[in-house]
Amino acid sequence: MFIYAMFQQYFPYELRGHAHKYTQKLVTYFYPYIQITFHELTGEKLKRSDAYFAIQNYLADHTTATAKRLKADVVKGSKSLVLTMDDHEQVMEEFQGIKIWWSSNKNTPKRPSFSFYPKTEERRYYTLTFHKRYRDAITKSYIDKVLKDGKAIAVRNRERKLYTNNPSDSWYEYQSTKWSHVQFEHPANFETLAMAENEKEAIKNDLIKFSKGKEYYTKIGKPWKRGYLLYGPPGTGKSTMIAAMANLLDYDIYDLELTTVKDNSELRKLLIETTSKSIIIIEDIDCSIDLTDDKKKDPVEKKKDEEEKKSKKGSKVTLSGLLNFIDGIWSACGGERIIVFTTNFVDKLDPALIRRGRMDRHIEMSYCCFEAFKLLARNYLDLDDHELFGRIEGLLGEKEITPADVAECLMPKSEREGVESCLRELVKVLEKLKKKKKQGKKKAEEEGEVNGESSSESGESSSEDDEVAGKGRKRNSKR
Ligand SMILES: Nc1ncnc2c1ncn2[C@@H]1O[C@H](COP(=O)(O)OP(=O)(O)OP(=O)(O)O)[C@@H](O)[C@H]1O
Ligand SMILES: [Mg+2]
Repeated sequence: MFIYAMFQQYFPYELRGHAHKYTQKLVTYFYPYIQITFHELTGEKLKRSDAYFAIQNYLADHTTATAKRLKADVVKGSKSLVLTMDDHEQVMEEFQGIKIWWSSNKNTPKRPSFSFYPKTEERRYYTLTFHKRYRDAITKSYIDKVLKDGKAIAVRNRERKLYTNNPSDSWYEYQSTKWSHVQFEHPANFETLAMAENEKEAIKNDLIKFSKGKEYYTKIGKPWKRGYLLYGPPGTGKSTMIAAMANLLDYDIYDLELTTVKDNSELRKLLIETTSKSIIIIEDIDCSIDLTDDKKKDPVEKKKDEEEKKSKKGSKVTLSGLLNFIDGIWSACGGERIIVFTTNFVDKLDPALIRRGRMDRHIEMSYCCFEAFKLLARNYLDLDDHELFGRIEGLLGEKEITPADVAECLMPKSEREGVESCLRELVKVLEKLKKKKKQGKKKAEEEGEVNGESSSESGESSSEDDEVAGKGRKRNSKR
């Protein structure tokens, strides 16, 4: 190593080219060490190497304690400042008792060349040096470990993103313009999500099992992905649950707006551009596009639909296209992906779309039970018990109110508003709902007597109910 360094330092540059070939042979003959270099830019198009990036993260994590000269950098996509070894710095580490040296180097071309991007002229690379006796251990295990750990560190440090798809008119062939993103910073988590505790635990365990299940999925020969269907009335926490899932697993979110996707092939292109460790969501799937199976439609209706689609510029994504998106051969690329559909009307969905295996888990997000109320009270008011709790428990059993509406009551409207007045507000709303329900029932019974049927069993709330439980308006508009 010493001879090589001497050669680099003292031999005249002009003669180095000729002499290099022979001295290299000589040096390697006596030199008992092996060197492997990992360049930052590789290939003809000089793409940034994944291996270099992984090594950079690995070294930033493992060697900053020993390196004497460090470089602080804001790495694109990373949420914090990254400290790495400075140029021409060397560190040593041990792997299974083997000494390994890592050095960080850069080449700057001597002859000036014209370029619009002067920075790209600097070529950085890491050199890994070890004794040739350990060739197998290093090439077969150590490098794998470094790359794997480096990638895991990158995932841990990365800034999480919330993506949404762009209309295809703005896609460019040579750029990733299919999705645009912002930083994902939703505060939702499972601790603050109000729902039955055992159900919540089951979902959490399911998600964690999935995220650790790489070997299992390989063993059973299934692509590493899982589908969740979240259904329930508006304001029951479906979107909040998705954010909590992403925060629990540290995944990115791809919010797919189906109405802007022109056809099945565009859908496939979008899918290919998603990365692993992500949740792909399609909200309100029943309203997004017409997803009824074409084969089931009668010919007249089918023709009418086709003409409508031709005349409008709307989405031509079909049910079979979407099924392909979820579990076609392309869906396996990337792996470690969760697909979530949300809907307010689960009955409107084609059974093929939500059968087990596609949507592996169906989760009903329901009205607020007493257990969920207690969690909201703890979150919003720091309250574990109160004399009004008994009354609220009774009223919650009788009337359906969404967690969103309960949460709204529990949020103090002014600084002077205390715990008691928030709870009283909730009691008032619940009692009002109870009264309206009674009136609605009576009215329905009277109408039923006239029409010979009863509509009170439909479970729909009256329009006045909706006014109290403010989300009702949205429920109607979503149909
Ligand atoms: N289960 C819940 N736990 C805690 N907060 C909730 C819950 N459900 C609703 N909320 C509160 O209500 C607001 C609205 O909820 P969210 O948007 O998740 O409902 P949704 O089911 O997605 O409704 P929609 O069907 O209209 O999309 C949230 O911001 C959250 O503060
Ligand atoms: Mg929602």
